[in-house]
Amino acid sequence: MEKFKLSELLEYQTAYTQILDYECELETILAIKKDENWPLRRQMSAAWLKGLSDEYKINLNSKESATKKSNRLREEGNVFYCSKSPSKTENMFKAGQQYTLAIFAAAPYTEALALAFANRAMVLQELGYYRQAYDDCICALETNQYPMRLIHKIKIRQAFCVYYLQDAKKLELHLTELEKCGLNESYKQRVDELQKGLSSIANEIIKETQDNDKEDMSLTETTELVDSKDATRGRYVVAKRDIKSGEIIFHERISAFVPVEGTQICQQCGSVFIIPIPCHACNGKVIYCSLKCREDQAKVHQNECVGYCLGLFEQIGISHLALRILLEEFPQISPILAHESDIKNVWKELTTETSHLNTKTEVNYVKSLRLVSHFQKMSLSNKIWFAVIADLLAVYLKEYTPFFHNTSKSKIKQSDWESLISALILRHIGQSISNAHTCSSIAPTCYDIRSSTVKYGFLLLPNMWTKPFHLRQGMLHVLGEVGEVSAANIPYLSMLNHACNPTIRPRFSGRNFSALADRDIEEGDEIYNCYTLTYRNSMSVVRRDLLKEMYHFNCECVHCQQSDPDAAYVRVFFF
Ligand SMILES: C[S@@+](CC[C@H](N)C(=O)[O-])C[C@H]1O[C@@H](n2cnc3c(N)ncnc32)[C@H](O)[C@@H]1O
Repeated sequence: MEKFKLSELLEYQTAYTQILDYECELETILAIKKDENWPLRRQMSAAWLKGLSDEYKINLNSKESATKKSNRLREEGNVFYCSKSPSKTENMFKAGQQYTLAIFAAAPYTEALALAFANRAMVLQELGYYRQAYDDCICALETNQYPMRLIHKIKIRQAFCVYYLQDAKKLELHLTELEKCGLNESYKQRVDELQKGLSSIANEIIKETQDNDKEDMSLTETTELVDSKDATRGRYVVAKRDIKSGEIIFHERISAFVPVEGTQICQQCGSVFIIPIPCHACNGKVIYCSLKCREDQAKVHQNECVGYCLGLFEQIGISHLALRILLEEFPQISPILAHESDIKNVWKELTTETSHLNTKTEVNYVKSLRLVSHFQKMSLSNKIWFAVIADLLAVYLKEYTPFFHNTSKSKIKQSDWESLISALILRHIGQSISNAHTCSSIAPTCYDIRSSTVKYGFLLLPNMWTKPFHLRQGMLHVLGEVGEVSAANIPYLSMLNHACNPTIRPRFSGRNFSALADRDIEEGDEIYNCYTLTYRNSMSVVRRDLLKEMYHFNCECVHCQQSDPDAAYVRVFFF
């Protein structure tokens, strides 16, 4: 089949699909499936995906060439590791970078990969990144190709790392393993030292506290949600008490996010400052900052890994976030749906505000399902366009992932499941258009966060550190560049209406969002976000058009109602 772009496929499918204009996503999906030419168009979607898959297989590097490249990069790392000039620490960072590149280059389950991880662990341990070094040892071992003759080396490394991490339980375990290894005198001495160390560690597991483990501050501690009953203005958020400027109004965990194309961030916690652990099954297109994050994201990634290999997500824009919302959150409710057999009832349950499910506020997915969408206001051709993408993603999930494996046990027919899932993706697409947020992060100046040249991760940039975690004096300014790193679903933040002079200052930290008060707020005041540019950096006419086009309302905020709403902008930018 001739190779064609996704946009061409969508154009063709949209032009040849004729349906009535429906207000609801499920009806739209069911209508396009009733069309007599539908089976043929479905085949086209499946063939298009197969084309991507065939192309991927053709371009796949051979195991031999991957091993050759990885070994070469590791040897380059070894040269830095052994060299003492100009500075040992700097060479250590450079070795760490080369070993990371060797990890990315290696094929899965090979000795080259095992050695690349083991060598990086050695450098990370010396640099003081003990948690990361420990993870690398596990990565080396899980290849099942780490040479048995070197096993004592990696075991002692693990033992030293957990000693520095003050984890008595793990240290005990590794010391027992080492006893069985038949060690020479020098290793025996090291084990003795560690045995002594063991008795000095408090007998508790010290949990590394990460910013991302922070408890969610109750969203409704300082604010409450009000329903204006006005179809456009909808729900909004007000202060429940006086809030001081700079105070945190609320914290919220980002429910789902996708990195902006090419951005090197952990796909689970959103951290930028990491030493990456790549997923080898998708050639390192997805990275994590730790094995814990890899494990926590596994259920989502098993349904995306092939899509990353095929380059599918690069082509579907905001629909990737819609798919991610579904993959992250739908499993929370699938057991609740087990007793249902009619998808129209299921749909009602999922989308009606007064349904039984919607009262379960402890189920996070409910918050996403309740987000506003202007699907009804989309043109019919846009509805069909997005419906075709949603259906294509259902085909992808069915043909290339285990997503539908569990659904076979329910009372809903398999074909109905597909329609339901397409309809949910379609709903999340509409919601993401009106609610998605772009998250930003600080990154070192001069290093493009989207560039593969920093594949080895910011923590291995030598010129920032004197030693790990000690920022070199006078280097704070190099951390001065803020860039957009991901598109995210943040349901409570999405309840805030827009004003061109917003009340909140957003702060992103990995997967945590905090809304800070930009000025003193009085009890009962509405709390506003800004969806576009603020009055300080744009003309009102520009904002008005954007808000109308994207969010379907006319801005009548306090600032825009002033006699000269552009005075501040003109003052700053023209004089
Ligand atoms: C992100 S949602 C905000 C929460 C929304 N009010 C709700 O009920 O879910 C964006 C939508 O809220 C409405 N909206 C937001 N700010 C508004 C404003 N200043 N005036 C009128 N409607 C507004 C528009 O319908 C817009 O598309």
